[in-house]
Amino acid sequence: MIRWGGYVGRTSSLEAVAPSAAAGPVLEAEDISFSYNNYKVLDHVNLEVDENNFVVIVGPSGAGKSTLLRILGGFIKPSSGRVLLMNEEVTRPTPKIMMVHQSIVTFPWMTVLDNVLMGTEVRHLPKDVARQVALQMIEVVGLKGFEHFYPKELSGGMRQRVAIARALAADPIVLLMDEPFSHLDELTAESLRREVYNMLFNVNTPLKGVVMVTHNLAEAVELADVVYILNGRPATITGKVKINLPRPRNPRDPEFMNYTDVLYDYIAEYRGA
Ligand SMILES: Nc1ncnc2c1ncn2[C@@H]1O[C@H](COP(=O)(O)OP(=O)(O)OP(=O)(O)O)[C@@H](O)[C@H]1O
Repeated sequence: MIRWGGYVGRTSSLEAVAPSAAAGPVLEAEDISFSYNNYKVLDHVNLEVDENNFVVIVGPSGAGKSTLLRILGGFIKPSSGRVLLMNEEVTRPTPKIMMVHQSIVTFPWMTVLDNVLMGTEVRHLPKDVARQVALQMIEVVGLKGFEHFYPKELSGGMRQRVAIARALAADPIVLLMDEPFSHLDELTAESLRREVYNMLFNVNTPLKGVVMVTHNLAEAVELADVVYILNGRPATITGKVKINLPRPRNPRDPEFMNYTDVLYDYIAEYRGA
């Protein structure tokens, strides 16, 4: 069955969808261990992404965050343990789990519209429907009016929006983001961060969960419903922190700063050991 009617034609407002933990995890990592040859990077990692949750993984450089993200996406196989998407084991890459990388990947010879249309290809939609989906995702990421621009005519932040729109156009259940703001200047990153939650979780997108990797603790507190701390050598989950702050969040709010301190302590705990 072609799945497109689910969001084409719904309201175009960017009304956020409320997090819900009622339906059980959308994505689960069950006791994941992983070694590169004989070098053990991950040791018995468990995490869950509940429905409509934005999950962030933080940890020191080299802890294995990107490795874990690639395992969650089915891009590399764990040495032991498994990944479940809606209770089904993920054994290979699937369009139901899309990835947005830190290096901004757009095709320079294609317009914004053609870049985003690439995302619909896995769905084998009729041409006019694919175009409708692509135009809607372009609107969701705030690029309406730029459909016929080429990447070189856009700022870094706008190009990252194109990459997000292309990922969403594939109709994924889960979006994985590996440091998506790290190659942007701070002002651009700040404005994209401010918008990205409502961009991803709104009635026009099919998403049920997001997992983002970052080493920026303020970014984690700004965006996450739940933060997992990945730490140690080999690394495992050493903490899970629910961020109970209303959105939009203000980094100058004392409660916000308390959360960044809590995350910092989790990371420093290992350094001091
Ligand atoms: N293809 C590979 N082959 C061998 N070792 C690797 C490979 N990729 C990563 N590693 C090693 O695995 C460990 C975890 O790397 P990974 O990139 O997952 O960490 P990270 O937490 O994402 O780091 P950073 O925050 O610096 O991006 C590192 O020690 C790294 O050198």
